[in-house]
Amino acid sequence: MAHGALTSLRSPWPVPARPPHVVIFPLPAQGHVNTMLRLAELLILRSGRNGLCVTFLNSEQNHLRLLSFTDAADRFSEHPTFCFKTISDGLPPEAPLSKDTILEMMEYLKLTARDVIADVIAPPPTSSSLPPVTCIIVDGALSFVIDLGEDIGVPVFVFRTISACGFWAYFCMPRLVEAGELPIQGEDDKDRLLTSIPAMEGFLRCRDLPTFCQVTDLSDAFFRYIEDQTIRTSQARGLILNTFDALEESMLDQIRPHCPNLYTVGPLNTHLRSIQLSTGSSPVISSGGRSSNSLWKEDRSCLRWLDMQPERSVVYVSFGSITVFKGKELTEFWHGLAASKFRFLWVMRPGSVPDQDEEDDELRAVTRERGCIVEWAPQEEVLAHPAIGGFLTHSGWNSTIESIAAGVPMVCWPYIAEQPTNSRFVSEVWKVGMDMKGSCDRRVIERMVGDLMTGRREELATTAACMAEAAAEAVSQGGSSWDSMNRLIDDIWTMASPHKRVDH
Ligand SMILES: O=c1ccn([C@@H]2O[C@H](COP(=O)(O)OP(=O)(O)O[C@H]3O[C@H](CO)[C@@H](O)[C@H](O)[C@H]3O)[C@@H](O)[C@H]2O)c(=O)[nH]1
Repeated sequence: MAHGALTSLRSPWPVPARPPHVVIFPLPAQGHVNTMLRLAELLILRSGRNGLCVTFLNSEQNHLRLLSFTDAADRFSEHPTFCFKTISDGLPPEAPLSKDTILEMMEYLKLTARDVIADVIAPPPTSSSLPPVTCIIVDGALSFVIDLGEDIGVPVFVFRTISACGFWAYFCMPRLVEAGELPIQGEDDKDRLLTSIPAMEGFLRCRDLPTFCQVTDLSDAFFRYIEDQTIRTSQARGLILNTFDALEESMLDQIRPHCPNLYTVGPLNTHLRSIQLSTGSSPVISSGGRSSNSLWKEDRSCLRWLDMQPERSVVYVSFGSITVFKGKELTEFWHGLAASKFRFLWVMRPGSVPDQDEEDDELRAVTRERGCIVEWAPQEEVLAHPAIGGFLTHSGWNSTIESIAAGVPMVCWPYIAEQPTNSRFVSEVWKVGMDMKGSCDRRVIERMVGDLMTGRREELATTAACMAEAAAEAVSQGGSSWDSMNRLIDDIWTMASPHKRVDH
């Protein structure tokens, strides 16, 4: 590690007799593991050299994939105060994640979490270099850990990997039920405007709610699970969000009375990168590369392909780690992109696409001419590439905030979870893109991609550039996310050595 560089990082926290030890417990899924690893690394780097320790709970399967496909092993070995601990996620090897398997995994973790936590907080053997556990930062999808923390006297912070608008929509589920706005009455009811989610009145329709809320039956297992886990957040020591104040101020104002200890530390990717650059924290970063927490092998050949394309000429197409195309959806996207006449870089994750059909030959010819298809891309680097002009996305929160941070406008085709809420905010509130919602029709795709790349190009690009600037400001020294991270580290430090609180 470049210690010389590290000493230049401001680290106002004193070296306590027993430095803080934070256990980080993500839901074992790509969009959760990568962002919570970023948080872990940021906590260590932002704390400077004063020894904050992190134990990261990683599922056995994800751990193998992370070590096989990324620089994580080298990168984290640079941090002597970081360690991985592997746990079981209860799923068969290689089981694809879907609504059903995620629920199964969450229920399994609910049953086993007590033993996992007991094991990790057990007093370390004298030979261990790790101090006792100070607090747990748990994924908001596993908020039941708050109760375990209370039982054993360890404070628990909740980290939600979703947007503040998505969180607030989930948080208002009981209000929606009480007001009779849920359940919805079927497909015909989806354009109804909702009135009982404060700060979203007037533009949020039933179809913009998280998919788990768009139920016709309130006894739906996922609906019940999410409602329960979200409400518990208020009992946590604090709520950490991967967003920034300037982006979601009105939502944060709504959340704060329910979760007063609110830490907005995003965009985590840019926040981490700026610290990595200033500390020269790993050989990959020092040589100009980017760190990766991918659970699939990144195909870097697409960067060479992008190098050969004109500036802002390529649509980046990626639907995240869970989306699976149904019926003719893939063909519609392909036809829409082909008809748009724009160049495209498309991530087709293994397992996300149906069997090839008879139209493939024609579409593959178009792809050879002006497309590039990979199974998994180095997304952060792709979004930062000058050849990218727009992003056709499923509106997963990581993709959305990464795109905002990179100043890339979007066309959104939300698929699951809080993605419909994110996409509504992209189009109606932040005005950095368009929302396809539900429709998967080649003509709509052709038209929206055309608007993205030409028709509305300048208007969207100007707004997106302003957003990216605000994001960069938030994570720079003295910015809102920078200060929030200071406050979080300070609060953790105080827990570890309550009599040594420092003002800075
Ligand atoms: O080729 C690719 C495609 C994706 N990514 C990365 O994978 C992550 C994907 O995360 P996200 O965009 O959030 O999509 P999902 O993994 O599908 O997201 C799940 O988790 C998110 C965070 O909780 C939720 O917002 C989504 O609704 C939920 O589906 C991002 O960091 C991307 O940069 C790559 O590195 N390469």
